[in-house]
Amino acid sequence: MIRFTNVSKTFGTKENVVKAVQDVSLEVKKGEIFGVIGFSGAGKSTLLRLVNLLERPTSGEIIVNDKRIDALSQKELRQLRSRIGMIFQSFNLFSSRTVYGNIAYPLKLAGWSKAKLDQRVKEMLRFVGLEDKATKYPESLSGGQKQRVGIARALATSPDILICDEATSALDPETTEEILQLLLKVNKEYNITIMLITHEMHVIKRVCNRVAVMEDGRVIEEGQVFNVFTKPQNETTKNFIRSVQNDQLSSHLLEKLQESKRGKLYRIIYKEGVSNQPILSKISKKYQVDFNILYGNISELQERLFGSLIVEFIGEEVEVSKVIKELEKIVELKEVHYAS
Ligand SMILES: Nc1ncnc2c1ncn2[C@@H]1O[C@H](COP(=O)(O)OP(=O)(O)OP(=O)(O)O)[C@@H](O)[C@H]1O
Repeated sequence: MIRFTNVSKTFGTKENVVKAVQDVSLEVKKGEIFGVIGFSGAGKSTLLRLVNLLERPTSGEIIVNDKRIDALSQKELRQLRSRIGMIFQSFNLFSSRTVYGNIAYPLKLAGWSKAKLDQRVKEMLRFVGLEDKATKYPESLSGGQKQRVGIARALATSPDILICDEATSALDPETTEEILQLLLKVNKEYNITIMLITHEMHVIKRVCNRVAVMEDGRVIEEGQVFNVFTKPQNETTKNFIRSVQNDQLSSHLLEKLQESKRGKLYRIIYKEGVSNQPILSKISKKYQVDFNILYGNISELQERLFGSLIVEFIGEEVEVSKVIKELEKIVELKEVHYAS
């Protein structure tokens, strides 16, 4: 659906070159929600803007809907752009037009008849839950409502692809969740392929099927969200994941546990399919070892359970070693050290 092959984009002059995107190859498949995450300046916006040729690549090839886009004529490019909806962090609504007028705008440009246009705008208003706001102007709407209008406008011409430039970054957590749910609905009900960029890992975790991590213009890691979360390869990726897991014990608690000298600490990382089994209580009955659960974070990711526990193992060293051997057969185990 969207394929980048060795794509680079540089800005600036010979003396002052900015390599915004460097040798990126990736594919966004039809029907998926693909996320690109990276810190500010990583090149995400530039990458996204290459999809609809708001930026032209310096080198490499970009295929969208089976067509090499930089070779398109102006007319073909206009047609292609009508197949790609775009939403923005700052909404980019026309302040002088009503909600209805904003959504109708791309349909007017495309020459829709008044009756067909009216029907489509009303359908879009219903889809995003803003039927009662048709005559309002953007200034009277909340951030979440403005983004709903942005989504309705982007979808009005029935595109195949929706590209989202930090669409939830200006919103509070609750409104972010509402907009993410709406994006899931867009993907499911209209079967629209979504490519989004964000600097927030919880956005990736909540809606994406696959993710690419960008740094200094390059894709440094890419894969199924579940795999990237459970086996991150790169330090930057690990940092992003930590930002949503928040699974470190405080140094104060570590000190207290060290003082008590009761046992050893382990992080138990659940593998797929074992999280709902009473592993610890079964093992505790079999061996003379007690478990003190200090932290637990098991959540759902792409319909699979994922997460970890931090557990203090209390018992004789011989028994604890037996427990470790047995546990290692079913979960991943990492010792947590007291000194931080
Ligand atoms: N039109 C431009 N002219 C010159 N440099 C640019 C231009 N657009 C982007 N850049 C530079 O390219 C690099 C990548 O920018 P880009 O906006 O793609 O990153 P980003 O990951 O989206 O960051 P942010 O989230 O802060 O927008 C940055 O160094 C930026 O300053």
